[in-house]
Amino acid sequence: MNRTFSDALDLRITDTSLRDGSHHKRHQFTATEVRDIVAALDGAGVPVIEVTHGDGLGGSSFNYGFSRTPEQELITIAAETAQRAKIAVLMLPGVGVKDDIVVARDNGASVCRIATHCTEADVSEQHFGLARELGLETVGFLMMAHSQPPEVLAAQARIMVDAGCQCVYVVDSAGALVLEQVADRVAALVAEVGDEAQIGFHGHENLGVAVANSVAAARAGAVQIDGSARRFGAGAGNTPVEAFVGVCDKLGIRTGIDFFAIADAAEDVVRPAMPEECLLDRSALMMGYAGVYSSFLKHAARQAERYGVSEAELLVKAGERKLVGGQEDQLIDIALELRGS
Ligand SMILES: CC[C@H](O)CC(=O)C(=O)O
Ligand SMILES: [Mn+2]
Repeated sequence: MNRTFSDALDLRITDTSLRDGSHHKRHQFTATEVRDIVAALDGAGVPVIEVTHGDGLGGSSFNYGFSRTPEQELITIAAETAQRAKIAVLMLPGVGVKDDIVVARDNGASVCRIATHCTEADVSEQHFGLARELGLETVGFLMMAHSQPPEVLAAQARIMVDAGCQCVYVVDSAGALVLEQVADRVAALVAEVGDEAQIGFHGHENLGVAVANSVAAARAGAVQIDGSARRFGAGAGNTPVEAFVGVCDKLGIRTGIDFFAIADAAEDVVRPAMPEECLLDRSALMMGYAGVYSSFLKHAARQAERYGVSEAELLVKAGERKLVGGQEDQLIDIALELRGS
């Protein structure tokens, strides 16, 4: 197994509350919130903190929602605040452009995470090349990983690794995977690229099993795991970092994060920045069950209210259509269909 980045630890955890949580907060982070959250996470020993618009670099737009504070400003603040943690950014080719990566690097980001739908890894090739040229550590995100079998994901991981990706993530964007389904996917990636790259797992809580899924991923060979303090993420939120660290402590898995400090950070610093808790309510549950992109939740809530239809039904229909990121506008279509007009 390739352990280039985390020799002293069993797992390297990336906290994504300042990126995935951006969906839940409708991209309204302030500079002060980012400074305080980075300081608290860094103080607790979180090794990597992701800071970007929820939809990645360049996401601030009419389609995805405008950021309150420009993301590059937030990246700069995060990099200036962190004493030990690396600052990561996410980019979806097409939403962001290559220049955004250059600017993020200049502003202090050192990990570049490039996300594609899990059958479209080829669109990331030039971005991995650029990120490596810039001296950035690279991570690839195979999103909506529930929608494809292990062997398809493994072939896509191979494309990313050949392009310069140093760690490929199985990304359970919809929170639709359960236990062995995670392990089988991680194991397939380990078999395909494990000699050259690390494997990671990014979970969502829509079926209530994100911590268990993350343990299953680690047992299958994943060495990088994502989570968010207080689950601050899209849908029902991400794997709660504080709970996952506690579980790892009990299992003897070393994360380097202080359980008591991360519990305090989640409660005292992250929770006050959240508009409300990330709930495992009916809509989130439907997303996990139907396999809908977690970041559709807020868009679905808006369209359900606007067109007077059931949010849960809207999400189930979105699952039937197998919508992917970028197709948020189709929720309007479905809402009109449900309304019968
Ligand atoms: C829109 C990007 C997306 O939020 C990335 C991610 O975290 C996921 O697919 O779960
Ligand atoms: Mn996510």
